[in-house]
Amino acid sequence: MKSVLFIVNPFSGGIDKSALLDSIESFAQEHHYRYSIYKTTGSADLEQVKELIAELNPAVIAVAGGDGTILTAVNAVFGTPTSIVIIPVGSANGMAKELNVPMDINKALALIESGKDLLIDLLDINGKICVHLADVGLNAKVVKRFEQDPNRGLWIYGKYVFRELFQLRINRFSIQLPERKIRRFAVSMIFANASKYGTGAVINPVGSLTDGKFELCIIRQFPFWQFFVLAYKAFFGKFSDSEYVEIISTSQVTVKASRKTLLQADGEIIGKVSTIVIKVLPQSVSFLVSSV
Ligand SMILES: Nc1ncnc2c1ncn2[C@@H]1O[C@H](COP(=O)(O)OP(=O)(O)OP(=O)(O)O)[C@@H](O)[C@H]1O
Repeated sequence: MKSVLFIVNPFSGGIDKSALLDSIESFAQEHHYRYSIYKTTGSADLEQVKELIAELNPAVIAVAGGDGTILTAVNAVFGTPTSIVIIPVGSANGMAKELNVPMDINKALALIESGKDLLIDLLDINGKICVHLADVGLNAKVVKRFEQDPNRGLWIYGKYVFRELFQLRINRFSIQLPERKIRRFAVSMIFANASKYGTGAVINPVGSLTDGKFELCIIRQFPFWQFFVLAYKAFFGKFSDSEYVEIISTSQVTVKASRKTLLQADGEIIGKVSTIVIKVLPQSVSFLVSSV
């Protein structure tokens, strides 16, 4: 009998999860799974999930939430053969979009049965795991405000992007790559394992979760109106054409900021840092997806 652990974040996406919980129960019973449903609380979730994994030894963990909840699941299964299925009920659903997971809950649930294994890379950022995207500057500040807001959803996120645009600050970064050292002034730097934010903005057109590399996307100071040009380019896969954007592929980097800067990874605030050490962890966790 297949064991499945369901992790449901009641808070993610600002959506009521009663219907989802009913669908999960029916699906699990229909397929005769040995299963458990864990509802996150926002505190000590990782420890609780690890305990449940030890008890249930699941073949699959199905994560109903956004990127923050996926990050908890990835931390819990790292180093084990357990696969992850995403049920996209977050606000932005960045990873779900990156992996082309169906937005329909029943179709996403069906991946537990029919999904194909895709082994993806992870990033180690200052000793913490990042699955999707991390950054400093503009978006990290937006993420902090979003975290503090009791409401969820893309509109709330957009509201804070607009506010932060008026408060862009330039930082000086010293960037040690394996072959060379460079210096850059930037208002934002993205450490991208993946290619796009959950909004659909493709900030790393060359991004791949399986290439053993990640990209540094460096965004120089830009005039306010250029934000709309950058957004347009991002939505049409032309972000790297902008004169304000530089993209560098690497498997490791050490970035030193002249002023402490807020760092976020997968929508969770890590804190204010002046040094960021990143290396890729190739083929580290398996997701069940529609096609590979
Ligand atoms: N029961 C809960 N009440 C309040 N917060 C919670 C609860 N469970 C988890 N959380 C918090 O939810 C956050 C993760 O949310 P998640 O990223 O999954 O959804 P989201 O932010 O709505 O979507 P996305 O990441 O796609 O934008 C974590 O910071 C976690 O602490």
